[in-house]
Amino acid sequence: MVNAFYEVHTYKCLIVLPLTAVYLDYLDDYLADYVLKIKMCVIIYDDYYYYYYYYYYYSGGLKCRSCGWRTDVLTVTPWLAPIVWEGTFDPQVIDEAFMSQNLTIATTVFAVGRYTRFLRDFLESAEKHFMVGLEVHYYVFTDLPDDVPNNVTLGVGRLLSIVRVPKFDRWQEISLRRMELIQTAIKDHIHRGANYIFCLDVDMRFHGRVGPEALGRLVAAIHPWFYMYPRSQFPYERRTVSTAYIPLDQGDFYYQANIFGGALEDVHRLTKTCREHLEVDKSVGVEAVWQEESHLNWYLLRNKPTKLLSPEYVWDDAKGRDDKEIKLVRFSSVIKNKAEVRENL
Ligand SMILES: CC(=O)N[C@H]1[C@@H](OP(=O)(O)OP(=O)(O)OC[C@H]2O[C@@H](n3ccc(=O)[nH]c3=O)[C@H](O)[C@@H]2O)O[C@H](CO)[C@H](O)[C@@H]1O
Ligand SMILES: [Mn+2]
Repeated sequence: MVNAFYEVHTYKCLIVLPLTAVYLDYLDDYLADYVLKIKMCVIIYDDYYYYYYYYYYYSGGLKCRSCGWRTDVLTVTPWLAPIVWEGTFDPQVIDEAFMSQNLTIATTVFAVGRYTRFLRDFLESAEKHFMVGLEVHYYVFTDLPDDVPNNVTLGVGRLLSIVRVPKFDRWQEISLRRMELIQTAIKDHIHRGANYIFCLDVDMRFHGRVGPEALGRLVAAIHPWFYMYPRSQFPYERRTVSTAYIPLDQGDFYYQANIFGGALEDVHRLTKTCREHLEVDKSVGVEAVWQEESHLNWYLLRNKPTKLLSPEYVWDDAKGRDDKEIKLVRFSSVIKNKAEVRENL
């Protein structure tokens, strides 16, 4: 039954059990007994639902910090990348560890055409909650520099640059071309002035802390609409003709493209690969089902992120606030009138 046994620094020890053939009803008894005997943390997953049917036990005597704090959600991936949820980290410890490092976080945000209307709320809320205390360099990509609000007060060490970009005819094209434009921007200038980069949608607002706990070499966020679905129901690209194709029996998580980031080199490689794949698809007249998000998901299946952000970091206002796992919404898509803001439907 026990097929893996790891020493992990935050846990005393950890066991991963595949449960494909076992009924979950029997698990409680089995585990309670097992855990009490050997006093350890246990993570169970089955190959199909592993991030959903996730049980996480610890013995009374062994309440290490991480496992003592959250027992209801998956906090580490099968490849041992942390998944950041409220209650899995100590903001004070994180801040102390990062504040002295003089880090600059490049932050790209596109506001093309009518999407410039989202910039003010985005920037004002970012100044309250995003990487507070660190140096942040916003790169606003827009075709309408005059529409970028010039009276948002930025904190000390925080800068905003405007990068002029063309407007494409379709919203899908505007969205997917970001991969190419970010890749070029990293290569041409961002790489000299930043340690990390985050790439964000603009139709979003910060509501809570998004701090250095979110930093890592390659970081992606779990889509708020799909975290409880089995992989076969993820909206990956399913047509073999696209380079973003993922078969039904593959996949770890469904990531949302509204926020991803990491070290400059890693994000450069990601955007370059996605851009190349988008171009190959285009040359045969294919556009992946969710444009650059489909390619991002393909890339992250083969290049595992080193840190995952829970849906707290990419919520959707249209989803309300009732999900019991979500203790805090940090960053969320605002409800938009698509017919009003997009170039096409
Ligand atoms: C629920 C849903 O439908 N989600 C999909 C939709 O996300 P979204 O509805 O979040 O896409 P979106 O309209 O926000 O576009 C993505 C981003 O591109 C920029 N932008 C887009 C259009 C425009 O005219 N001007 C502009 O600046 C802007 O930064 C925006 O935040 O589309 C994405 C990109 O294809 C992904 O496929 C998402 O999964
Ligand atoms: Mn969006």
